[in-house]
Amino acid sequence: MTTQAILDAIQSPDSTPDDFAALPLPESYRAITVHKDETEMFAGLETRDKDPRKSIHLDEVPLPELGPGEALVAVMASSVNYNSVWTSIFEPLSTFGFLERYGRTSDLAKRHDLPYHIIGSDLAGVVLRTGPGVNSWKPGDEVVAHCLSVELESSDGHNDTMLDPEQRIWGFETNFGGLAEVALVKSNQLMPKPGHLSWEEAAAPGLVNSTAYRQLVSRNGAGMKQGDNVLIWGASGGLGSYATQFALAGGANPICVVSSDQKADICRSMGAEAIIDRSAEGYKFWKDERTQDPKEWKRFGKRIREFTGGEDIDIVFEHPGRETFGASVFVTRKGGTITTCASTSGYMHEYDNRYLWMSLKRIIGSHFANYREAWEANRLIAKGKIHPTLSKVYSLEETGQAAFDVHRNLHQGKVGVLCLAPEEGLGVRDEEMRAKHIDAINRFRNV
Ligand SMILES: C/C=C/C(=O)SCCNC(=O)CCNC(=O)[C@H](O)C(C)(C)COP(=O)(O)OP(=O)(O)OC[C@H]1O[C@@H](n2cnc3c(N)ncnc32)[C@H](O)[C@@H]1OP(=O)(O)O
Ligand SMILES: NC(=O)C1=CN([C@@H]2O[C@H](COP(=O)(O)OP(=O)(O)OC[C@H]3O[C@@H](n4cnc5c(N)ncnc54)[C@H](OP(=O)(O)O)[C@@H]3O)[C@@H](O)[C@H]2O)C=CC1
Repeated sequence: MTTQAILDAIQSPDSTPDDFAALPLPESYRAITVHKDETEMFAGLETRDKDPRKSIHLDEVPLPELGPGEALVAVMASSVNYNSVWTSIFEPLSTFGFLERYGRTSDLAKRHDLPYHIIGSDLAGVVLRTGPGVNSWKPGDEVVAHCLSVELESSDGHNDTMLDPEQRIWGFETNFGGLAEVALVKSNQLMPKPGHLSWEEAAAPGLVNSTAYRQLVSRNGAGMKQGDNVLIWGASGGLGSYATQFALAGGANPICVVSSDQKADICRSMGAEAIIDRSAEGYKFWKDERTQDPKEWKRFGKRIREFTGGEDIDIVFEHPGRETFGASVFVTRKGGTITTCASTSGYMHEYDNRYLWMSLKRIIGSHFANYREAWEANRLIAKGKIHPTLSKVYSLEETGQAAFDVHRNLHQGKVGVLCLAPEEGLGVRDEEMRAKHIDAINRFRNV
């Protein structure tokens, strides 16, 4: 049995759930992996020089055993997230440590501790099989999957599933991720695929959209409200392109930071008016590796005030980290919020704490999204309130190049990967709704 028969079933309009349930499962499938015996391959190199094209492999791997509460999904398309870049350059640490630790937790979790790591934290596809105890999903269901994997055996996570002590990001801290022809997920990760989107469009928002939703909109994050001035770093990037949409849709006032004319144009086309080109304006928040330059924070803050009529920032949507954090804390208004989910440029942040405590500002750490937040974020996509920001689509074979583009900041919005889907544009079930939103859906394409 090969994955071709699965693809044929997915592409046939006559296939029924029984047909999918009767499909024999393949013994193996193609998957994007990194290898445990290569974790030292970039030792001594600068982060920038670690090349994902060298560490990312396309391998034939055996199908994992299906456990209780789980689903095997035929993956039509996936997307590249920055966590896969981190995995592929083995920074800040090798993800094999996560797999070993998970493997020690139970006999079933041992499956994840392998000498290869199948990566990827997004998917759009079709359910092939469900494990014991799964009743809400069945073979043939068209789905997307969010990347929150939790055990929920401790009460710590019962109010907010992100607080589960066994919280993991699927395809980063677990194995059998989405950059593959088949993926293994917990069934609670599954959500309905928005019918107006193609497979690759539906696979694009998941991780970043859910993260931006919690970080900016949810009460667990910044709890953005109408009229808030929201400073968005990387406003046309993966996270930023959704944060910008949430700010605009929620009646806030995004101040978008980007690094080129082209990216400024994309933000403008989303409806943003206040755009700062950090390259053109040449901000240098660090004089040297150890010393920041408060004069540059002030120059940046003055520029923001020009856009806001003199107001300062209510919420900073932070993720660049070390390079920008001092400026982010400075430009936040009295009582305002800096919400951070990452440290792309370095995780040892420095800021002047006098500006934090004297002005009663708050720093909020945010990470992915809980079950409910991920569901709500996907619902907004399904209702056409928020749109995918897919710019370019690669084949599974080209995933290394796709990850290289993201690592080197050569991309716009989100980069997609076709897994089983033989071409782009397949899987649309609601043409009428698609037609209504087609310009927004295509906004990032081929720019
Ligand atoms: C959705 C997409 C998301 C993204 O893209 S995010 C960006 C990508 N992700 C990352 O870059 C994050 C990668 N992860 C990490 O870097 C690491 O994952 C962490 C730094 C977050 C944690 O490091 P660790 O080594 O896993 O944990 P420890 O807490 O540093 O070490 C564990 C040991 O430290 C002990 N410990 C923990 N807290 C305390 C405490 N408060 N007092 C004393 N000891 C403590 C534990 O018990 C344990 O000990 P024992 O090793 O002996 O078992
Ligand atoms: N904790 C969580 O749940 C999540 C964390 N992340 C993390 O967030 C980070 C960003 O992810 P994502 O948005 O998908 O990545 P992208 O690369 O798609 O976008 C990030 C954007 O940030 C801007 N940027 C990069 N470096 C700097 C810098 N030094 N100073 C200012 N701006 C910078 C760039 O935009 P420009 O050049 O136009 O300014 C870039 O396009 C990653 O580290 C990722 O691992 C992502 C998702 C979830």
